[in-house]
Amino acid sequence: MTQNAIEITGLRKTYAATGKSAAKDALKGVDLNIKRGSVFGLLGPNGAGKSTLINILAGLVTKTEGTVKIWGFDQDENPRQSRASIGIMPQEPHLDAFFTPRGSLDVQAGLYGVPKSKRKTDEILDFIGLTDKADAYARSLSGGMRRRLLMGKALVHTPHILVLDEPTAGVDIELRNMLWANVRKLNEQGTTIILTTHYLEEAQEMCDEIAIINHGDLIVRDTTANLLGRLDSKTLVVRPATDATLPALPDTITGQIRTDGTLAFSYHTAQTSADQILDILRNADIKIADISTEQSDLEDVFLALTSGR
Ligand SMILES: Nc1ncnc2c1ncn2[C@@H]1O[C@H](COP(=O)(O)OP(=O)(O)OP(=O)(O)O)[C@@H](O)[C@H]1O
Repeated sequence: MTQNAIEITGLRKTYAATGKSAAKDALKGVDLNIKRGSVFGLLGPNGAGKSTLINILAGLVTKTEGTVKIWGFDQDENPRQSRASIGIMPQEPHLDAFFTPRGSLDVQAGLYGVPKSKRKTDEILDFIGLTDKADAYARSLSGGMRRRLLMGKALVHTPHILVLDEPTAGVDIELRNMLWANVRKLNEQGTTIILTTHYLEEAQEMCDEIAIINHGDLIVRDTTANLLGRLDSKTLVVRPATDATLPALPDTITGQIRTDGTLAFSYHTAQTSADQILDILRNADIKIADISTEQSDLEDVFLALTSGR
């Protein structure tokens, strides 16, 4: 039995031309395996093809070419089992205004063929913090409550894999924390999580592996730790004891005086050590009042990989 939650091979999607726009290759042959039990981040600039990929997993968009296996089930050969293995929390809250959260969860469970005796409606309502609102009409729910209900709906059939498409776009900090706490709990219980987010800090914090898509191509896939290591650039920030100018620097070090008077030195750890910079400062007679380092973050990696492509 495969150890992968998702296996995607040669996935292509071309949206047909319409009267106004030309045909669009949204995915240009993507190969991607996602391990069981991971929290996987799918990143990319606007229009990169992330939603297309997620909608193909969800069975909402028909692929043009390629194979998709979900929990080992080929989407074309075993559509029922592959659909049963995955739950999707979509970006937009499309909720029927006249359903209550309890009603919505029941209808969704019905759609997935979950027998009444196996439904976990109360447990899910508690998990998403909507027990109090269980019987209120959806139209009376706040935006945050609707998002939580979307998460609940994605869980009615206890899927092995939960996909969250931009779950925290435009939500307040309290809701964001709650959603992430829920994601962590589900992952601890064994659910594989796949998410897209525009917040790179969030991806850095939540995901153990990351893939970056750009213009329909998968340009990188690695562990978050390796991705962060890729740039291997560091910045040493020195607050001089008295006003100081930049000392002469070798080509391998870039220096900058920041507006707060600190001196920032960027370098690649493979070429330069912090010690070398401190020696340069000592030789230039610059006394140090304080010192700190800044590591590159996912944002730097992302920009380095996607800019100019
Ligand atoms: N139904 C559609 N018909 C035609 N073109 C489409 C359709 N859906 C998406 N596209 C195009 O396919 C490309 C990929 O879009 P997609 O929505 O997958 O990107 P994305 O990475 O999810 O972007 P965002 O972060 O903005 O949601 C874009 O150029 C988009 O305009």
